[in-house]
Amino acid sequence: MKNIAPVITIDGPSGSGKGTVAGILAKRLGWNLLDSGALYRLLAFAAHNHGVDLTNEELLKTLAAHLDVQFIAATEGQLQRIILEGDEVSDVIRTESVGSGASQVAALPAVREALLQRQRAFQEAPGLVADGRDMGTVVFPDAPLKIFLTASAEERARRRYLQLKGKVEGVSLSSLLDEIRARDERDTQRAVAPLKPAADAIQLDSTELSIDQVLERIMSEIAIRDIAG
Ligand SMILES: Nc1ncnc2c1ncn2[C@@H]1O[C@H](COP(=O)(O)OP(=O)(O)OP(=O)(O)O)[C@@H](O)[C@H]1O
Ligand SMILES: Nc1ccn([C@H]2C[C@H](O)[C@@H](COP(=O)(O)O)O2)c(=O)n1
Repeated sequence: MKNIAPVITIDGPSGSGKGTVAGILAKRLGWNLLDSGALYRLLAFAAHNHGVDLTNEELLKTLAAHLDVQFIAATEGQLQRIILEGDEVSDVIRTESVGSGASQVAALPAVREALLQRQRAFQEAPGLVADGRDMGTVVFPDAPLKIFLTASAEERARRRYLQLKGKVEGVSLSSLLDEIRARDERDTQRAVAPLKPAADAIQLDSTELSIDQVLERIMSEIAIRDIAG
């Protein structure tokens, strides 16, 4: 039987606010949440732990197919938790170095193929909010609402700086801007499933918008399409 649970996709570059907006939206609608970037981060992190080189496509493909991961849904007062091979890794996979490793493994076609069905399995009733780079173009091409969320690289680096300042030692705005630009370059220029808006995506530039304003815009698109009951 065809899976008819509706999907809202939110794609965009690092730091544009996808994860924040997707999490709030999923909670507000009572829908499931797919943080697809976390899967690539988990793979890079697991590869590091198992001594697998980030260019070894064959081994990474096998690791991706057998990733022992559990997503524990957010509850009132607690964010979503991610468990890898029995250990909580929700915070450690968020560093920029794991993000950079994720961006490298994500460029390998066999890895993307191995993670495809795992991502599609999140499409369950009553609905799914999915964030990433290729949610609207490759993973859920039939989604009734696709958002492509952007912001200037400077604003995204500023947000990341505010997020990490006081938590991570030695964090600097200029190195974050360099890292964001390098990741943008790799994510948009790769041959397979590059970061780009789907032809039918609504493009939202959040440089001058608050999180609430972004949510308001998306809620009005949901209402126009009448997709959330
Ligand atoms: N519109 C906004 N205005 C100000 N700050 C924002 C806005 N959207 C998100 N932020 C903040 O920017 C930081 C990065 O947001 P978030 O992690 O959601 O980005 P992302 O696109 O999911 O990044 P990544 O792809 O690297 O996971 C967070 O601290 C978040 O609170
Ligand atoms: N659908 C996706 C999601 C993520 N990636 C890659 C590219 C990113 O640089 C990296 C980490 O993602 P983040 O957690 O920062 O959203 O993973 C991808 O290629 N496709």
